[in-house]
Amino acid sequence: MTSNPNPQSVTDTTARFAYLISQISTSLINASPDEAAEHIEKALAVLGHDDDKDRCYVFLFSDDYAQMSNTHEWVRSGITAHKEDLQQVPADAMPWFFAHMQEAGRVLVDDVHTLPPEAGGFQTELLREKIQSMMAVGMFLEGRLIGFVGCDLVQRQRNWSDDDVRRMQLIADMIANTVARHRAEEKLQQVQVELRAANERLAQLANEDGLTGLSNRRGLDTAMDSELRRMQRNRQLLTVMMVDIDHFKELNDRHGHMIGDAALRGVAQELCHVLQRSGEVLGRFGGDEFLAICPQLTQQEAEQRAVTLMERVKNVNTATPLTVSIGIYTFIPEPTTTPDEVLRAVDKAVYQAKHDGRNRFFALAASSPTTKR
Ligand SMILES: Nc1nc2c(ncn2[C@@H]2O[C@H](COP(=O)(O)OP(=O)(O)OP(=O)(O)O)[C@@H](O)[C@H]2O)c(=O)[nH]1
Repeated sequence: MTSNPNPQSVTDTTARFAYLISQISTSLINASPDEAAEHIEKALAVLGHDDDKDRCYVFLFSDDYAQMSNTHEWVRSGITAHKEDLQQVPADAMPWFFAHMQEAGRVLVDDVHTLPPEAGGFQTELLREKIQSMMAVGMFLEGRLIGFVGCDLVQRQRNWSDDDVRRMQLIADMIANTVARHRAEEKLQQVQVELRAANERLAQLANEDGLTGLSNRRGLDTAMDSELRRMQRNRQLLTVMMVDIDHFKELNDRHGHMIGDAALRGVAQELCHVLQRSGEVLGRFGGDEFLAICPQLTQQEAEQRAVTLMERVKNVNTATPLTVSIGIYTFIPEPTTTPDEVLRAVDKAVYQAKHDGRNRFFALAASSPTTKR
């Protein structure tokens, strides 16, 4: 304990400390998470300048107390900094210090040479840093020790008083509150990022067909609306193709729904190979029907793609060889063209391909003669 100061110096010390605390708390309260490190180090500097400490620091323990790291440090000019070499310090290196912090929530060293023999590793570290006296007080978060704030005296020795400890504890509490606030804010930000990703995924799932991973009817409707408007504005060609598996009911009835599902997935995969170029939207329209919305694709190009698709579908690995019938409708949308009209036209083209014997395409153009194969 230090000797009792005279009344005048008590007033001076109290006033000085009150000023110090107000400086530190203002700085910490105003700190945003990005500025936290800077403000905690500023607080340590204020603490260090008060009655000439040589080094002030914050350490945080790992959750299992197996190690600790120096996260913030202030050093007086001419004093060696040690933050870099005090990262992930294992508890095994100084068990006495770790045990004392956990049990008493503080470690006070008036004179490094009077430490007990059990404090061997800790004493070696203090001597390495040329420390004569040091004090560390715990930072607690919801009653749990998360780290400590401490200070070293290198150039002189000091017997710490109860007042010294109380003051340091006040500052440790303020820094712990700042750490807690920033951890909560970081967690909140992380939750927000995860929520955003989950919402995006949900929106994606709402437009996705669960079996094939292609767009579902809802996704197709949205794409049809926007492509109709876009192509109408640009006065450009839009081709819509409907692909329908032939005799799919028979495949289901004879070989079961699992084989039917595998066939749907296989056809979807081939459709992706042949039809899904940049800007094209491909989806499962329903049952065994698929729809492709292809901006700026000419009828001739669409017919070539239909031929390729029919060839590839034959190789889809199912119990019986698959074939498809394809309807093609190519047109430049008018301001009055509706999605229903387009779907009716392409449906008519598929119907014609089925009627003509299946395993073929039928192309319908708004302003040119129809072709078939
Ligand atoms: N395995 C499976 N079958 C489905 C699914 N959705 C619809 N179906 C079946 O698809 C079949 C479609 O049959 P139809 O519309 O008669 O067509 P089809 O037998 O291919 O006849 P055509 O088109 O005239 O050649 C029905 O038996 C439906 O039960 C699905 O998700 N999985």
